[in-house]
Amino acid sequence: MQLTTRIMPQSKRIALVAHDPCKPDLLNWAVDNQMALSNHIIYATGTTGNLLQTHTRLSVLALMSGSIGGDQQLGYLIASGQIDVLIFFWDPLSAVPHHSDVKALMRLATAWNIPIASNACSANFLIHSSLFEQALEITVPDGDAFLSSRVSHVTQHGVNTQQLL
Ligand SMILES: O=C(CO)COP(=O)(O)O
Repeated sequence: MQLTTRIMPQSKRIALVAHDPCKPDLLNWAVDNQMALSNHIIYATGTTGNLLQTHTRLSVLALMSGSIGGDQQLGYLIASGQIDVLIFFWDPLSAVPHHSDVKALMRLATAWNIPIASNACSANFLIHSSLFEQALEITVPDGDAFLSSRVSHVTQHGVNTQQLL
């Protein structure tokens, strides 16, 4: 895949998400790191975001609840370069009905080369990294080049575009 770069700003756009059994852990982590988080822009899925608004002094942009679209809203924001860090405390011990949305969110975060933390320890490593407080250039997929190469591949490999009309 062809790649390009984008600048991750000094003030990061951070997505905070937690499955229900992990919400207390995420809330405790957010309270412990409130000072550091307040320098950044916080997004969250709906329930997680409302709990963060109640239990911290952080300003939080709460999206839809994860299971009815919030995970996918975050996926869109990641793919459009509007989220820089994903902190997602997902539950390794129980299945959720919206597993496909969770998988898609993790997949897009990986594809778009943003850091992901899945528990308090990895979130601590992330937030205490010197990179966290500085602007940096990251490599990302080149969406326009990807689309052009897909169109020419499909055209060259015998798809009868007349049938598509
Ligand atoms: O389900 C979630 C992530 O998959 C989280 O959504 P809520 O924050 O609305 O509970």
